[in-house]
Amino acid sequence: MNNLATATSNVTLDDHVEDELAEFLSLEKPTSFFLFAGAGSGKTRSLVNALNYLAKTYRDVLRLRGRQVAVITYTNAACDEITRRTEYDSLFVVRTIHSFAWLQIQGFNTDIRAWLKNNLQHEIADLQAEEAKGRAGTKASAARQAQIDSKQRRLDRLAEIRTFTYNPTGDNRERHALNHSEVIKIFSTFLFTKPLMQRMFVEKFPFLLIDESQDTSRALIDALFVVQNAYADRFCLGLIGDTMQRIYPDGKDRIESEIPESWATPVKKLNHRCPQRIVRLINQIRGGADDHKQEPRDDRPEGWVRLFVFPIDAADKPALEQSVRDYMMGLTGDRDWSDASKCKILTLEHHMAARRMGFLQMFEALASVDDYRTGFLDGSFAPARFFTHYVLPLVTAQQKGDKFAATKLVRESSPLLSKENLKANDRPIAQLRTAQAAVNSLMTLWASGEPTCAAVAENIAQTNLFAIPDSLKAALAAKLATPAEKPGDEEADPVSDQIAALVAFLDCSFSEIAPYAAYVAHQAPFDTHQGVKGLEFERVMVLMDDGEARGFLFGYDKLLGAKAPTAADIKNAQGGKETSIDRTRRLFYVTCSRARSSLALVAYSPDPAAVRAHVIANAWFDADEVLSEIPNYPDG
Ligand SMILES: Nc1ncnc2c1ncn2[C@@H]1O[C@H](COP(=O)(O)OP(=O)(O)OP(=O)(O)O)[C@@H](O)[C@H]1O
Repeated sequence: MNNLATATSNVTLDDHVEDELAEFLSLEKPTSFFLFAGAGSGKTRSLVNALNYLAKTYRDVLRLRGRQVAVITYTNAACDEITRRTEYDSLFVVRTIHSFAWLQIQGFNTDIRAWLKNNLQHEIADLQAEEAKGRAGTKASAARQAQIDSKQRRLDRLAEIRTFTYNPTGDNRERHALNHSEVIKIFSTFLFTKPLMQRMFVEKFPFLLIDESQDTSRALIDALFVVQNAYADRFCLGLIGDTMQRIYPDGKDRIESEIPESWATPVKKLNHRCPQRIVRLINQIRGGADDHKQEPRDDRPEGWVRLFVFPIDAADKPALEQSVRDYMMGLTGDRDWSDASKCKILTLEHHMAARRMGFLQMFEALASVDDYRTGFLDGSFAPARFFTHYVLPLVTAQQKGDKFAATKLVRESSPLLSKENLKANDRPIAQLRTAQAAVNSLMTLWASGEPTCAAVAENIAQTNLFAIPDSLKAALAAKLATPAEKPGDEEADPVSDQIAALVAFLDCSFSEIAPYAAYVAHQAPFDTHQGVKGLEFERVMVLMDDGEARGFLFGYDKLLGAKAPTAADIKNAQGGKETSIDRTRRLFYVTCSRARSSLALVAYSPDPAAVRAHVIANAWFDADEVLSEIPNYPDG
């Protein structure tokens, strides 16, 4: 009986892929590849197996020539996991993209200086050209002048900088530091344009494996394609990914279709994580986008999915969601469903979290700008970090009377107490007093209620308590500038979308900073797809509320059939461009595929009946899996 079960089991379905990878990972005859691997297909295991294979086969030859195997992962957590599972083997360099890029360019100070000089000159020239075209005396002009000034200052000091620095997990606000996007741009440009750099790179790393390649910076992937093409016989580039799980705008759109013909494209078909029912659901979801279908492991249980569709204006949504969890407990017999802290509650987008937690205005200001969105949502956006990492901890310490914490923060972060400043001043005590006066001045803003972010930034700009990021300075300049006197000038020369977003951010109350900080630190009761990338949970609840999202970037009402696609959606789809339905489908796929046992989806819709009809007609759900009210479950 056992033998029969083993003989018919599909659990070894993908084992051949590991053998194929071993063939591609050849030092003598490398074959670059794109490993297509959907949700829960065991990418980490394949990656670790590939690394172990390389160590076993080539350790000595690689060592002899000081060569290593490189791996780029998306998160620090993934890096740690792979490093641990390969037992901290120094043959492997496992890094996130920023850390890896820096490792390659660090020390090339002359080249970095030349790149920065050229880049700053271009940026200044562009701003000057805009200024010449624009109108003098406008807010836009004030913002441009501020940007030109800070870029010019950086340009003037460039020659003095001997050694550039960078910290992949820090703020990089020192004069000699590069910022996050510069590091990726510099590395990509060097790889693209410097044959010597290409040669050195390939010599050092004959094998480079990239996990989550669908979300890896487009510029870097393009540069690596060039390197691979030039050194196809000496360099093996292995991309691992799933196009359906691309969730960041920086990733390469349709990476799968750009894979060169000479590459191998192995596919993993098995889903090790999800139960049968959930695999069928995610297959249906992705069916609208491509033809990849997964198979569930036949030793996995059936599992549960339920879709609850409630009216958009339902009263007391949190209570309704608790009754959904209670219902799921009755349905599945899993008592942990009734305890919210033991369920993974996900939202498809951040709008809902922002509204429920209290940072909606800040969210609407910043998340609407493409260039800002990723950084804003992962907490790395400099203007937001200025408030969350410097101002907020100081204000909180002051309000709690925690002098020690407040002093430590100012000592470590204030330019007023920087080494340079203290050295240049023969009376350090006076400098300390100046810093204390700056803190006192800041705190007076709370005397009459919560100040705006603008009031806080303006106060700090005057006292120099903390360094203000350049972009925020430019926005502050625009905000404080008196509007142009000549009628029509402001309309004819409006501020850029970026500056407008930052000005709207400055208009927010400072009280929005604390909930935002908690959210990006994952201290919220719910998480989003970004926060759960690569993770898995027993019971998953997905909340969808277009009313709260205001249809801004996503549209599950469209995905779920309650609303027709807009004319813009149809035009984009016809032009081969991404639509909000495509984006939503991917987020839906990522969130649903996190579940190991059971999945409850809760959608608030203007037309619950249409959603119900649509999802049943499209065979996403059976009729008895879609509920519009919560029945009394026998054991509920
Ligand atoms: N060959 C295997 N046999 C048994 N379990 C496996 C196998 N490969 C992976 N798993 C398990 O399946 C689950 C999913 O694996 P993993 O997290 O590596 O998937 P993934 O491909 O990274 O998924 P995703 O892209 O959805 O994050 C994990 O619990 C892992 O331990």
